Amino acid sequence: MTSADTQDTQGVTPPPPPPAEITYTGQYSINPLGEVSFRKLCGQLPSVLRRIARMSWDVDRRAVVLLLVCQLVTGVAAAVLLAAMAGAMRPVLGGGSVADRLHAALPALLVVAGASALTRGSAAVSTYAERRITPRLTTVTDTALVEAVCRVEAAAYAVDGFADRQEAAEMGVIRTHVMVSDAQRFMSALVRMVTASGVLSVLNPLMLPLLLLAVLPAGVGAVLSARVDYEIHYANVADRNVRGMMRWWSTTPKYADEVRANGMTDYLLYWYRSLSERVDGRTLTAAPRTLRIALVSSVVGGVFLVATWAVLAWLAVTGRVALALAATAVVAVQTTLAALSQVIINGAAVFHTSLYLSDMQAFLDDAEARAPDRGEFTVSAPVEEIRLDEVTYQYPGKDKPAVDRVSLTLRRGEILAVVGVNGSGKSTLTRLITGIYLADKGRVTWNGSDLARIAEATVWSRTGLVPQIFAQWPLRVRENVTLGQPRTFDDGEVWQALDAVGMREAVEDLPHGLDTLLAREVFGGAELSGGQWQRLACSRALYRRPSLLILDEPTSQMDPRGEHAIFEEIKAIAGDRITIVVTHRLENTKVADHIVVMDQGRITEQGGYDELVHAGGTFAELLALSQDR
Ligand SMILES: Nc1ncnc2c1ncn2[C@@H]1O[C@H](COP(=O)(O)OP(=O)(O)OP(=O)(O)O)[C@@H](O)[C@H]1O
Repeated sequence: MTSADTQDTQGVTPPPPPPAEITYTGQYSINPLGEVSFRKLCGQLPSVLRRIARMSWDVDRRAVVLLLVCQLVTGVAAAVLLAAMAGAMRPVLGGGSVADRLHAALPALLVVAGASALTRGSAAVSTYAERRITPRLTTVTDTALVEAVCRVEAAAYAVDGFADRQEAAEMGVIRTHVMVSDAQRFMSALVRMVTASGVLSVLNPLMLPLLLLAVLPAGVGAVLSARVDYEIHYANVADRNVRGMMRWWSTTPKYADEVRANGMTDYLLYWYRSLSERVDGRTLTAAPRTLRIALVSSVVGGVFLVATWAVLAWLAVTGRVALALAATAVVAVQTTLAALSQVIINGAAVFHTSLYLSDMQAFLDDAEARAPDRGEFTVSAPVEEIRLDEVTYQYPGKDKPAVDRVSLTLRRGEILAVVGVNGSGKSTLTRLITGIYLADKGRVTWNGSDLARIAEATVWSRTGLVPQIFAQWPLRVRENVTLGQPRTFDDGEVWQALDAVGMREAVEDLPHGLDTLLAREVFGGAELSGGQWQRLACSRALYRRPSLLILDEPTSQMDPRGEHAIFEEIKAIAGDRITIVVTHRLENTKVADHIVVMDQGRITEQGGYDELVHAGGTFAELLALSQDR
């Protein structure tokens, strides 16, 4: 009896383990805020604004021009409003009857009303312009990120922290939703502030520095709070990344059976909650810090504001400024104060955005640096020979190579079978042959040209791959076969590929035949069985009529009829191409002209089926085990 059985009979089971602590280290785990001074970060504001303007300019020039005109109008309107206000105050606070005073102030009051209307109008037009820019900017940024990830060398995915930095970059995309409106509000508040404070300094030069002192603490506070928020965001990146993945795996209908029939729901929810609590825990530690920052900045700012009002009162009481000017100064102080607060709040938001944009840019730059740059050579058909000379490949962070000094020659018309225990390097070998990965050492050549110097797209236009884990694309049946690269204008070849894997009947039974959307989750969509999906994956590769056909465990989910049909087809079409079959079903290697057995990244045996059966090596041992049931 095992210890698990003992615990079970006594009704005692261990508690579920909490989610793993994710503490990745290395050059990418360093919070950039820890390295850069506060002043330097504030100094970045103009360049961030320039960058936002450039990005906006690229998506909608007219809207950007409209925004700039609105800023100008706002500034001029604010100055006119204050000047007219001063003009109106003189008669209002002067002598005569109320009617006479109002009458005298009327022209100036009309200008005040006009300037206010202009301010409101330009705010409305600004919002319109911003709403023209934001959706397109978000789409452009989002698409750039998706494209960058799709285009990197596949080897980048294995680099430590790549996915975490991608998650951090996603935040940059999210920030583009508010980026333009923050920048626009910041700019318009800045313009209003400059004009109002200009008027104020004309009225009395003492007022401005006092006012600045009143608002500056709030500014410092807002930027410090943004810094704390970013620190927390940074600390949570890895947990959020894993939580996002788990959310998808737990809720996608594809794994619903596994989750339910294995009683995983409670554990997954517990796991999800634990991870969320961990994220929340970090976020909550920030609350007292931000409270302290807010309290201190409010108290200091409040003291200076009281001083400002006191100075204004003193100036008016001692007759140093006329009452009319003092009244205008009250309005100017209010306007400047409101504009300054907006400058600070939106400046902090822009600053906050700049942190996420930097992450996004850093990721995009990194992805660009990792994009393939293999040269301009092309491969012409037919591919007569693929050669591997002492090829070695080691995954980042691994201490030994997955493929170790492998030499092999593949010729057109031949079928090669690759067998070996789990983790022996079979799939990695196929990735090296197709050029998905480039060899660390040694060379892979197609018709004598080194893969490292051939433009990858020309290679991949001649390959067809059925991977072990293949995608079940939420596309129509037709596109699931053609993968969006139709060979002809009609469906003749699509049906041919479906016939080859015995799928005609199943597709004809679908509600819309080739037009049926293969996504059960979508209204009107349909779902295939596991084996049918695998047949479809094989039909894709066959449809491409590739020079190199690679099938990695192509029939693991198929019934014997399907498996038989596929191997018959492989034999029938083998003459025109190089075919590689990776399989654990050793019986299937009978179709191969040549078999290689891999172990720990090396080829340990090779030859024909009969030769290997009688060689008494790993192949014979694995075959005997597969028959010993
Ligand atoms: N993306 C990856 N990142 C890091 N290591 C990897 C990656 N893919 C495979 N490996 C490692 O490389 C080695 C060879 O893996 P590979 O998938 O090539 O084996 P395989 O022979 O195809 O195994 P199987 O029969 O289980 O499919 C294994 O040790 C595996 O852990």
